[in-house]
Amino acid sequence: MKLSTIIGNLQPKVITGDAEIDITGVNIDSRQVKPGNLFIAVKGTVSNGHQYIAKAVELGAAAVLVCEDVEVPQGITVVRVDDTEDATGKVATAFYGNPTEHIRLIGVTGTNGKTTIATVLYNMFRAMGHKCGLISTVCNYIEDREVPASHTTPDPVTLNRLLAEMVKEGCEYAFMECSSHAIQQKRIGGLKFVGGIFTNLTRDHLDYHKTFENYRDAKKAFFDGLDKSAFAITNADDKNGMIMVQNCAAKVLTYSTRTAADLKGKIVEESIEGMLLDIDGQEVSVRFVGRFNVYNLLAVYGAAVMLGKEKEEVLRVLSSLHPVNGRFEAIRSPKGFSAVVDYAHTPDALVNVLQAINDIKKQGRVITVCGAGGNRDKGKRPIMAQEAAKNSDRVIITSDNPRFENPQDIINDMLAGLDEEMMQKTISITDRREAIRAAVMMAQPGDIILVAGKGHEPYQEIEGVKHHFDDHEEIKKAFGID
Ligand SMILES: CC(=O)N[C@H]1[C@@H](OP(=O)(O)OP(=O)(O)OC[C@H]2O[C@@H](n3ccc(=O)[nH]c3=O)[C@H](O)[C@@H]2O)O[C@H](CO)[C@@H](O)[C@@H]1O[C@H](C)C(=O)N[C@@H](C)C(=O)N[C@H](CCC(=O)O)C(=O)O
Ligand SMILES: Nc1ncnc2c1ncn2[C@@H]1O[C@H](COP(=O)(O)OP(=O)(O)OP(=O)(O)O)[C@@H](O)[C@H]1O
Repeated sequence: MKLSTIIGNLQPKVITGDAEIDITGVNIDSRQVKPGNLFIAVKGTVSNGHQYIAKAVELGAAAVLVCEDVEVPQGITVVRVDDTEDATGKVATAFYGNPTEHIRLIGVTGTNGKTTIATVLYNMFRAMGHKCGLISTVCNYIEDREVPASHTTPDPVTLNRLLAEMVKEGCEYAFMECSSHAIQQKRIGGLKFVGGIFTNLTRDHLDYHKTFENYRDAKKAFFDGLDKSAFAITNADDKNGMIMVQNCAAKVLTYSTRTAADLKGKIVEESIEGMLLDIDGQEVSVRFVGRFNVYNLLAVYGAAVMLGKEKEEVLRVLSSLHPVNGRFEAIRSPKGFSAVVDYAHTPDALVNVLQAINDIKKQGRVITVCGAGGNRDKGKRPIMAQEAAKNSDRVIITSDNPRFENPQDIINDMLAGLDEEMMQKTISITDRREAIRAAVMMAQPGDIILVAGKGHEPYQEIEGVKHHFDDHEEIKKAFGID
């Protein structure tokens, strides 16, 4: 494709050199550059892409896109814009043939529930006979082809390439998670969304955003970017739900379990196997558990209806769907107790999942195994331990991706949040395998063990290496049902 076509929608820009050269690909990482590529120099949080231009040219870059005064070897076309971070999405989408002109893209944002909602929508629309794509933390899918995910929301080049592949495969819909990092870093720039969904907003990622207001504003920017042909579905029960859609051009639909809203839902009955729900005045039984999933399913229902589906069909398909990998997955022990694997790794998610467990528990105790990630928001550590202790009968604090931190230091940060009474029901076991085994040894018929934090992740990340570790496997081994 001609460079002039790829940069056609960038304004203002200054071009030095030949803009009619053919470009073989666009790249933001010098290490990945191939001959004939356009290398985009982005100022990052760790380093500055402008310092890698020589490397990119050495590997064959034919042109560079910059936003700073830099030395560029002779014969290389230079395009200068005000902000390369902003330009990357526009360039990537132009290079990949504007994929969102050909596929209906729906974005989901919020602290918790993004993976669940995006995945359930993907499963639902496939069950309705549509070809679909999914971009999510767990994995990306083009129909049923897996494309491993390194990010919740990939960088603009990877993202547009994925969407273009979906278009090529004939996908009609793409459901994607939009993380606050991605919105802030304009990874979704240049994409056209037909709809957006807001789940909820609680403390998270303050290591990156610094303040809760910055975090909220990043999420809101997604809704500010929707146009009037799109829909915006928001959670009226969340403090920030209506703020998200303030001044939003899109058609707004609200959902709630307790206040006036366009879509209402409530639990009629629930067990560890599922719930009977009242959604929009109609009863439907689902295999999902927990009050938080009522919100997720209301958002899914609202989106499907906004996308033109009949309400009856949506509810029928909803009742046939299975929970998402690592999200409230129950495993039964032959000895009469159960374990739940859940990805809850924020204080709020932990409270929600523990409330759901306490709601369905008929007798017995709740035993929680949880930790907190290394090199991430330290402020949430004591709060997570407190919430675990407040909502459980026994707690085992353990490791959860210590990364480059000493696991015992993280555990100590968590234990520091506990008062004497909470300490009495809490022990710490650094080795996660041993922690799970200890919980199973403690369990008696009727008890529910929550193993929180890792969900679908099949690894423990220690000093930059991901070692295989799967909570499901460890629970089954300890249950003797391996
Ligand atoms: C903090 C953060 O979000 N960082 C992201 C950011 O990297 P950065 O700004 O640090 O980049 P950098 O290392 O300073 O490099 C600057 C530029 O130079 C380029 N470079 C760098 C080195 C080199 O040799 N050559 C080269 O060209 C880089 O490609 C980049 O364009 O831009 C990169 C390209 O898009 C991302 O890969 C990277 O994600 C890092 C790896 C990351 O871990 N991000 C996490 C926190 C994240 O984004 N998480 C959210 C989900 C959060 C959640 O909900 O749990 C996500 O969407 O995944
Ligand atoms: N609507 C919700 N409200 C609160 N908690 C939720 C909600 N949905 C899911 N959770 C909890 O949060 C955990 C993560 O859910 P999910 O993966 O769907 O969220 P996410 O937004 O994709 O998270 P992440 O960005 O960290 O991957 C679940 O395991 C569950 O404990």
